[in-house]
Amino acid sequence: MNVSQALIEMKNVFVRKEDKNILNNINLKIECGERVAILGQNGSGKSSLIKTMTGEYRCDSARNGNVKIYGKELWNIFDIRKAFGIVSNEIQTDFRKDMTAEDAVLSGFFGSIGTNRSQNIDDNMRKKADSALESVCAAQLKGRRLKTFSSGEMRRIIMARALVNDPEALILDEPMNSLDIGGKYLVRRSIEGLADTGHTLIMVTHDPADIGPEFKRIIMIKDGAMIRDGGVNILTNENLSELYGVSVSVYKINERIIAEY
Ligand SMILES: Nc1ncnc2c1ncn2[C@@H]1O[C@H](COP(=O)(O)OP(=O)(O)OP(=O)(O)O)[C@@H](O)[C@H]1O
Repeated sequence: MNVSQALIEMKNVFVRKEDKNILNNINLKIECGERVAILGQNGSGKSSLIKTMTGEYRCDSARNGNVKIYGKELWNIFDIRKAFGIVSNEIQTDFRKDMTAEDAVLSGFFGSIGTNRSQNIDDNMRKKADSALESVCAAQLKGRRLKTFSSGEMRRIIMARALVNDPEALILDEPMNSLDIGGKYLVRRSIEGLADTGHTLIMVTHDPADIGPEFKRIIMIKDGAMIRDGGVNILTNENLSELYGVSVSVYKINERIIAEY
């Protein structure tokens, strides 16, 4: 891998599903170490953008589009695991509730949902799983079964699972979704901690309040297209009204932007 290249570069990316363009001419470069929030309303194409970055969705080659990771257009599953750790609700809901947090985290080494006997789990992997759990303040949850967890605890287990391969970037798809205030607080602290340790962060959200001060770049996406790309200063009444299609007013509390209609 050539780490002097951008982590991800997308050029002329169109993605079609069921005769509909769900991504429209995405041109985007994300460098290692950036913290980027991708903001848009429900159905705007945020998750599709992530799935295209990580190879789950392919761009329309007829449009000469391409997605490069570290400057390479062709990559395999191991390149992807080294580049990205993914935290999403889709992954979270796939887990069997009777497995332990440790097994859920260890399964990140294999890209599987839980572990099985044919997988060789060594002491080094267990140590890495322990430190991943520590980095999201969840070391004490290691031996507990998933069915005993709140949504916020479960979200942090999935974050630890995403960290075990030491990925360059953590991709967080709606990490605050369905969490109560306490759960949001702990997930936010974990995200801040990951930013402090230098991880590249790419977070998808529909709510500007989720965007902490560690996110220096914001990309607004609407109808599958990027409509703005800039610093926190782009979170204005005008831009957010255009993004959500209703009149929006923004105000600030503790460095967070709250948007209300
Ligand atoms: N595999 C697919 N097949 C058909 N349509 C799809 C597929 N994936 C996404 N879409 C459509 O693309 C559009 C964007 O979906 P996407 O999930 O990317 O939006 P989103 O911004 O992440 O939404 P949300 O905030 O609700 O999760 C939606 O209209 C969705 O139905």
